[in-house]
Amino acid sequence: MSTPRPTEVPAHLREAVDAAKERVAALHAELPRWELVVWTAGNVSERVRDDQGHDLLVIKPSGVSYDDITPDAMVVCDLDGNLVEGERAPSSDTAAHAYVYAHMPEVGGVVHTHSTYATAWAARGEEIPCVLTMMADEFGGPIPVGPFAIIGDDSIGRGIVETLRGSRSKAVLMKNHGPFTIGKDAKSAVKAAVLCEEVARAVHISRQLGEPVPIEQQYVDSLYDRYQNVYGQR
Ligand SMILES: O=C(CO)[C@@H](O)[C@@H](O)COP(=O)(O)O
Repeated sequence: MSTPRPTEVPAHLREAVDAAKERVAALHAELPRWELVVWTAGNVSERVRDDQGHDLLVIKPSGVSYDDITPDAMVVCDLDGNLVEGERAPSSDTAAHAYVYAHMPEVGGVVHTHSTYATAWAARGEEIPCVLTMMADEFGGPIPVGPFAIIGDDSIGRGIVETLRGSRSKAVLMKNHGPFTIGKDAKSAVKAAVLCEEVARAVHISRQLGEPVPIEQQYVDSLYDRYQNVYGQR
């Protein structure tokens, strides 16, 4: 069955889209709060879909200050990046977000930032080694590097998918660009972006005084399993 290409939000998805707009608008405030962005250099999206093949994403409008991002300012696109609802042009990274959703059905949220320490690792094209229990917990191993890709088509999205498909990592450092993170929803993708920057900073600082010590794979696996399946309130 071909995927319907809605020219407007289907009535039965109205409530879900409006709820996603509320969440995604609020989550954009987390980017400056955790010092992951300067100016407007970051974006968050969340997927809204049904069992009839409708598959949409809610994302911020391009270049709009985080102070001005409200639920009503959010835009809705289909997975070809076509604007379905909204007054303004969608984020310039919409094609990347859409490609990830189209090729990774388990992903419900995508975040992109230029957070300083993670971007510094991306500038070297170097993965962040798994030397902290927080990395094992959240990323299940090292944070990998994705290929250099120019914004404007689906090459960034393709690089994200090629790198993360089959990986436990929720973050990828796109070479010479910066981090993209994924999650089951937008909030978990924002969390991954926050923790990605935190471990990028900690490992950077550690390496200034010596060589960080990798964690044995058996412990990476057990830490990841605990954190993903036991940690917190179940
Ligand atoms: O890195 C870039 C542009 O090169 C974008 O991610 C960043 O400027 C955010 O753009 P948007 O405001 O989301 O269009």
